Amino acid sequence: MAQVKVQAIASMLQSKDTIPPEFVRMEDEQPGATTYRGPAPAVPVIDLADTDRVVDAIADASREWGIFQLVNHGIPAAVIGELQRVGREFFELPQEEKEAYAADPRSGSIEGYGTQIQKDPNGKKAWGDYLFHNVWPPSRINHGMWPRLEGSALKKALGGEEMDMLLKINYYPPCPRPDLALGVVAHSDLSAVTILVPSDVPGLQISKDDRWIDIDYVPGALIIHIGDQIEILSNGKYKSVLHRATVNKEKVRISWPVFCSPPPEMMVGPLPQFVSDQNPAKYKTKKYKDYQYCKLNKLPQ
Ligand SMILES: O=C(O)CCC(=O)C(=O)O
Ligand SMILES: [Fe+2]
Repeated sequence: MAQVKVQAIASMLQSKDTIPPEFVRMEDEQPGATTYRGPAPAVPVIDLADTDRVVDAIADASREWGIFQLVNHGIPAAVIGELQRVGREFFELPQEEKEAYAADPRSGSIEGYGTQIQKDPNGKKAWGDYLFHNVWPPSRINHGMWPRLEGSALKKALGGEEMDMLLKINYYPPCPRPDLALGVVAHSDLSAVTILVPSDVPGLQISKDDRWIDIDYVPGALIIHIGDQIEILSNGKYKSVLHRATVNKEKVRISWPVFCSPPPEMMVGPLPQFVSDQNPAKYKTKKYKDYQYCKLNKLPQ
Protein backbone atom coordinates (compact mmCIF):
# COMPACT_ATOMS: atom_id res chain seq x y z
CA MET A 1 0.00 0.00 0.00
CA ALA A 2 1.23 3.51 -0.78
CA GLN A 3 2.70 5.48 2.10
CA VAL A 4 0.53 8.42 3.09
CA LYS A 5 2.45 11.55 2.18
CA VAL A 6 2.86 14.52 4.52
CA GLN A 7 1.55 16.82 1.80
CA ALA A 8 -1.75 14.89 1.83
CA ILE A 9 -1.93 14.96 5.63
CA ALA A 10 -1.18 18.70 5.73
CA SER A 11 -3.91 19.45 3.20
CA MET A 12 -6.51 17.60 5.31
CA LEU A 13 -5.66 19.14 8.68
CA GLN A 14 -8.69 20.78 10.20
CA SER A 15 -6.93 22.68 12.92
CA LYS A 16 -4.47 25.48 12.35
CA ASP A 17 -2.63 24.84 15.59
CA THR A 18 -2.20 21.13 16.10
CA ILE A 19 -0.43 18.34 14.27
CA PRO A 20 -0.84 14.56 14.59
CA PRO A 21 1.12 13.26 17.62
CA GLU A 22 3.54 11.16 15.54
CA PHE A 23 4.95 14.41 14.11
CA VAL A 24 5.63 15.95 17.53
CA ARG A 25 9.35 15.36 18.08
CA MET A 26 10.77 14.34 21.45
CA GLU A 27 11.49 17.40 23.56
CA ASP A 28 15.26 17.29 23.10
CA GLU A 29 14.77 17.59 19.31
CA GLN A 30 11.98 20.15 19.09
CA PRO A 31 13.25 23.21 17.22
CA GLY A 32 11.24 25.55 19.44
CA ALA A 33 13.14 24.31 22.48
CA THR A 34 16.57 23.61 20.96
CA THR A 35 17.34 26.37 18.42
CA TYR A 36 20.04 28.71 19.73
CA ARG A 37 18.76 32.30 19.64
CA GLY A 38 21.89 34.18 20.71
CA PRO A 39 24.54 35.71 18.45
CA ALA A 40 26.32 32.92 16.56
CA PRO A 41 29.18 33.03 14.06
CA ALA A 42 28.07 32.85 10.42
CA VAL A 43 28.88 29.94 8.12
CA PRO A 44 31.84 30.90 5.87
CA VAL A 45 31.04 32.36 2.46
CA ILE A 46 33.64 31.36 -0.14
CA ASP A 47 34.19 33.07 -3.48
CA LEU A 48 35.14 30.47 -6.09
CA ALA A 49 36.52 33.22 -8.33
CA ASP A 50 39.07 34.27 -5.68
CA THR A 51 41.69 31.86 -7.02
CA ASP A 52 44.44 32.94 -4.60
CA ARG A 53 42.46 32.03 -1.53
CA VAL A 54 39.85 29.51 -2.54
CA VAL A 55 41.74 26.27 -1.76
CA ASP A 56 42.77 27.40 1.72
CA ALA A 57 39.32 28.82 2.38
CA ILE A 58 37.65 25.51 1.50
CA ALA A 59 40.14 23.54 3.62
CA ASP A 60 39.61 25.86 6.62
CA ALA A 61 35.83 25.79 6.33
CA SER A 62 35.78 22.00 5.89
CA ARG A 63 37.88 21.55 9.04
CA GLU A 64 36.09 24.02 11.27
CA TRP A 65 32.53 23.86 9.95
CA GLY A 66 31.96 21.02 7.47
CA ILE A 67 29.76 23.43 5.52
CA PHE A 68 30.11 26.67 3.58
CA GLN A 69 28.26 28.82 1.07
CA LEU A 70 29.77 29.17 -2.39
CA VAL A 71 29.37 32.34 -4.44
CA ASN A 72 30.60 33.03 -7.97
CA HIS A 73 30.23 29.27 -8.57
CA GLY A 74 29.66 29.72 -12.30
CA ILE A 75 26.39 27.79 -12.52
CA PRO A 76 23.98 30.11 -14.33
CA ALA A 77 21.05 31.35 -12.28
CA ALA A 78 18.80 30.18 -15.14
CA VAL A 79 19.94 26.54 -14.71
CA ILE A 80 19.26 26.67 -10.98
CA GLY A 81 15.93 28.43 -11.53
CA GLU A 82 14.85 25.75 -14.01
CA LEU A 83 15.67 22.96 -11.57
CA GLN A 84 13.68 24.75 -8.88
CA ARG A 85 10.73 25.31 -11.16
CA VAL A 86 10.52 21.73 -12.42
CA GLY A 87 10.92 20.36 -8.90
CA ARG A 88 8.16 22.58 -7.53
CA GLU A 89 5.93 21.63 -10.46
CA PHE A 90 6.20 17.96 -9.52
CA PHE A 91 4.85 18.51 -6.02
CA GLU A 92 2.01 20.66 -7.33
CA LEU A 93 0.63 17.74 -9.37
CA PRO A 94 -2.52 16.05 -8.04
CA GLN A 95 -1.63 13.43 -5.42
CA GLU A 96 -2.56 10.43 -7.58
CA GLU A 97 -0.38 11.63 -10.44
CA LYS A 98 2.60 11.91 -8.12
CA GLU A 99 1.96 8.38 -6.83
CA ALA A 100 2.75 7.05 -10.32
CA TYR A 101 6.38 7.87 -9.42
CA ALA A 102 6.26 6.33 -5.91
CA ALA A 103 9.47 4.73 -4.68
CA ASP A 104 9.23 0.96 -4.57
CA PRO A 105 10.83 -0.35 -1.36
CA ARG A 106 11.19 -3.83 -2.95
CA SER A 107 13.30 -2.50 -5.83
CA GLY A 108 16.35 -1.96 -3.60
CA SER A 109 16.65 1.55 -5.02
CA ILE A 110 15.95 4.76 -3.17
CA GLU A 111 14.65 6.44 -6.34
CA GLY A 112 11.18 7.86 -6.57
CA TYR A 113 8.52 9.75 -4.63
CA GLY A 114 8.32 8.98 -0.93
CA THR A 115 8.35 10.12 2.65
CA GLN A 116 10.32 8.95 5.66
CA ILE A 117 13.57 7.15 4.83
CA GLN A 118 14.81 6.03 8.21
CA LYS A 119 12.84 4.35 10.95
CA ASP A 120 12.67 6.43 14.11
CA PRO A 121 13.34 4.71 17.45
CA ASN A 122 10.38 6.55 18.99
CA GLY A 123 8.07 5.98 16.02
CA LYS A 124 8.15 9.68 15.14
CA LYS A 125 7.79 11.06 11.62
CA ALA A 126 9.36 13.95 9.76
CA TRP A 127 7.26 16.71 8.21
CA GLY A 128 8.31 16.29 4.59
CA ASP A 129 8.15 14.29 1.37
CA TYR A 130 10.81 13.84 -1.29
CA LEU A 131 11.58 12.80 -4.84
CA PHE A 132 14.91 11.02 -5.41
CA HIS A 133 16.38 10.81 -8.91
CA ASN A 134 19.76 9.50 -10.09
CA VAL A 135 21.22 12.18 -12.34
CA TRP A 136 24.73 10.85 -12.98
CA PRO A 137 26.30 8.75 -14.50
CA PRO A 138 24.10 8.43 -17.61
CA SER A 139 23.91 4.63 -17.25
CA ARG A 140 22.10 5.05 -13.92
CA ILE A 141 19.52 7.55 -15.09
CA ASN A 142 16.01 6.17 -14.99
CA HIS A 143 14.28 7.90 -17.87
CA GLY A 144 10.83 7.02 -16.53
CA MET A 145 11.40 9.17 -13.46
CA TRP A 146 9.68 12.58 -13.62
CA PRO A 147 10.75 13.16 -17.22
CA ARG A 148 10.74 16.92 -16.94
CA LEU A 149 13.83 16.75 -14.73
CA GLU A 150 15.73 15.31 -17.69
CA GLY A 151 18.24 17.75 -19.02
CA SER A 152 17.25 20.42 -16.56
CA ALA A 153 18.94 19.19 -13.41
CA LEU A 154 22.34 20.37 -12.34
CA LYS A 155 23.89 17.37 -14.02
CA LYS A 156 24.89 19.31 -17.11
CA ALA A 157 26.68 21.89 -15.04
CA LEU A 158 28.28 19.43 -12.66
CA GLY A 159 28.68 16.16 -14.57
CA GLY A 160 31.92 14.37 -13.66
CA GLU A 161 33.29 10.95 -14.49
CA GLU A 162 34.09 9.62 -11.04
CA MET A 163 31.07 10.65 -9.05
CA ASP A 164 27.57 9.32 -8.74
CA MET A 165 25.03 12.06 -8.32
CA LEU A 166 21.66 11.67 -6.71
CA LEU A 167 19.23 14.57 -6.76
CA LYS A 168 16.73 14.83 -3.95
CA ILE A 169 13.90 17.32 -3.89
CA ASN A 170 12.61 17.87 -0.36
CA TYR A 171 9.09 19.23 -0.08
CA TYR A 172 7.97 20.49 3.31
CA PRO A 173 4.32 21.63 3.39
CA PRO A 174 3.32 24.47 5.75
CA CYS A 175 3.16 23.10 9.29
CA PRO A 176 0.81 24.43 12.02
CA ARG A 177 3.45 23.71 14.70
CA PRO A 178 6.95 24.33 13.30
CA ASP A 179 8.19 24.61 16.89
CA LEU A 180 7.40 20.90 17.47
CA ALA A 181 8.11 19.22 14.12
CA LEU A 182 11.21 18.69 11.96
CA GLY A 183 11.37 18.41 8.17
CA VAL A 184 14.53 16.30 8.29
CA VAL A 185 15.92 15.05 11.60
CA ALA A 186 19.54 15.51 12.67
CA HIS A 187 21.94 13.61 10.40
CA SER A 188 25.16 13.86 8.46
CA ASP A 189 25.08 13.10 4.73
CA LEU A 190 26.54 9.81 3.54
CA SER A 191 27.85 11.48 0.36
CA ALA A 192 31.35 12.84 -0.27
CA VAL A 193 29.91 16.31 -0.72
CA THR A 194 26.38 17.60 -1.02
CA ILE A 195 25.57 20.63 -3.15
CA LEU A 196 22.37 22.11 -1.83
CA VAL A 197 20.21 24.60 -3.68
CA PRO A 198 18.09 26.29 -1.01
CA SER A 199 14.74 27.96 -1.49
CA ASP A 200 14.09 31.42 -0.18
CA VAL A 201 12.43 30.03 2.95
CA PRO A 202 15.02 29.51 5.70
CA GLY A 203 15.11 26.28 7.69
CA LEU A 204 18.51 24.60 7.37
CA GLN A 205 20.22 24.33 10.75
CA ILE A 206 23.62 22.95 11.70
CA SER A 207 25.02 21.80 14.99
CA LYS A 208 28.00 23.98 15.90
CA ASP A 209 29.68 23.83 19.32
CA ASP A 210 26.70 21.77 20.54
CA ARG A 211 24.14 24.37 19.54
CA TRP A 212 21.60 24.28 16.71
CA ILE A 213 22.07 27.44 14.67
CA ASP A 214 20.17 28.75 11.64
CA ILE A 215 21.94 29.27 8.32
CA ASP A 216 21.29 32.65 6.71
CA TYR A 217 21.37 31.97 2.99
CA VAL A 218 23.35 34.31 0.77
CA PRO A 219 21.12 34.89 -2.29
CA GLY A 220 22.32 32.86 -5.27
CA ALA A 221 24.89 30.90 -3.25
CA LEU A 222 25.13 27.12 -3.27
CA ILE A 223 25.42 25.45 0.12
CA ILE A 224 28.20 22.87 0.19
CA HIS A 225 28.09 20.17 2.88
CA ILE A 226 31.09 17.99 3.59
CA GLY A 227 29.72 14.45 3.82
CA ASP A 228 30.83 11.24 5.53
CA GLN A 229 33.10 10.05 2.68
CA ILE A 230 35.35 13.13 2.85
CA GLU A 231 35.50 12.76 6.63
CA ILE A 232 36.58 9.13 6.17
CA LEU A 233 39.13 9.86 3.39
CA SER A 234 40.67 12.65 5.49
CA ASN A 235 40.68 10.44 8.62
CA GLY A 236 38.47 12.91 10.43
CA LYS A 237 40.33 16.11 9.52
CA TYR A 238 37.40 17.47 7.50
CA LYS A 239 34.04 17.16 9.24
CA SER A 240 30.78 15.76 7.94
CA VAL A 241 28.41 18.37 9.28
CA LEU A 242 25.49 17.43 11.53
CA HIS A 243 22.40 19.22 10.23
CA ARG A 244 18.59 19.19 10.22
CA ALA A 245 15.74 21.03 8.51
CA THR A 246 12.95 22.96 10.20
CA VAL A 247 9.60 23.81 8.60
CA ASN A 248 7.49 26.92 8.23
CA LYS A 249 4.03 27.81 9.53
CA GLU A 250 2.75 29.59 6.42
CA LYS A 251 5.07 28.71 3.58
CA VAL A 252 6.02 25.64 1.61
CA ARG A 253 9.76 24.98 1.93
CA ILE A 254 11.62 23.13 -0.80
CA SER A 255 15.31 22.23 -0.99
CA TRP A 256 17.29 20.59 -3.79
CA PRO A 257 20.35 18.70 -2.49
CA VAL A 258 22.57 16.87 -5.00
CA PHE A 259 24.50 14.11 -3.25
CA CYS A 260 27.87 13.45 -4.91
CA SER A 261 29.16 10.03 -3.91
CA PRO A 262 31.76 7.48 -4.98
CA PRO A 263 30.55 4.63 -7.21
CA PRO A 264 29.17 1.66 -5.19
CA GLU A 265 32.19 -0.62 -5.69
CA MET A 266 34.86 1.98 -4.88
CA MET A 267 37.02 1.27 -1.83
CA VAL A 268 36.87 4.10 0.69
CA GLY A 269 39.12 4.51 3.71
CA PRO A 270 41.52 7.03 5.26
CA LEU A 271 44.13 8.15 2.69
CA PRO A 272 47.75 7.34 3.63
CA GLN A 273 48.76 11.01 3.95
CA PHE A 274 46.24 11.41 6.80
CA VAL A 275 47.41 8.33 8.76
CA SER A 276 50.51 8.05 10.96
CA ASP A 277 51.66 6.28 14.13
CA GLN A 278 50.43 9.26 16.13
CA ASN A 279 47.20 9.44 14.15
CA PRO A 280 46.02 5.90 13.35
CA ALA A 281 43.13 5.20 10.99
CA LYS A 282 39.82 6.03 12.66
CA TYR A 283 37.67 4.43 9.94
CA LYS A 284 37.61 1.10 8.14
CA THR A 285 38.53 0.70 4.48
CA LYS A 286 35.64 -0.90 2.64
CA LYS A 287 33.40 -0.48 -0.39
CA TYR A 288 31.24 2.62 -0.55
CA LYS A 289 28.16 0.42 -0.88
CA ASP A 290 29.04 -1.22 2.45
CA TYR A 291 29.24 2.19 4.13
CA GLN A 292 25.86 2.94 2.55
CA TYR A 293 24.30 -0.28 3.81
CA CYS A 294 25.47 0.34 7.39
CA LYS A 295 24.20 3.93 7.41
CA LEU A 296 20.78 3.12 5.96
CA ASN A 297 20.35 0.25 8.41
CA LYS A 298 21.78 2.18 11.37
CA LEU A 299 24.55 -0.40 11.88
CA PRO A 300 28.01 0.45 13.26
CA GLN A 301 30.34 1.71 10.51
O1 LIG B 1 16.09 20.95 3.51
C1 LIG B 1 17.24 21.19 3.83
O2 LIG B 1 17.65 22.35 3.92
C2 LIG B 1 18.21 20.06 4.16
C3 LIG B 1 17.80 18.70 3.67
C4 LIG B 1 18.80 17.62 4.01
O3 LIG B 1 19.64 17.78 4.85
C5 LIG B 1 18.78 16.32 3.29
O4 LIG B 1 17.83 16.06 2.54
O5 LIG B 1 19.74 15.54 3.46
FE1 LIG C 1 21.29 16.30 4.64
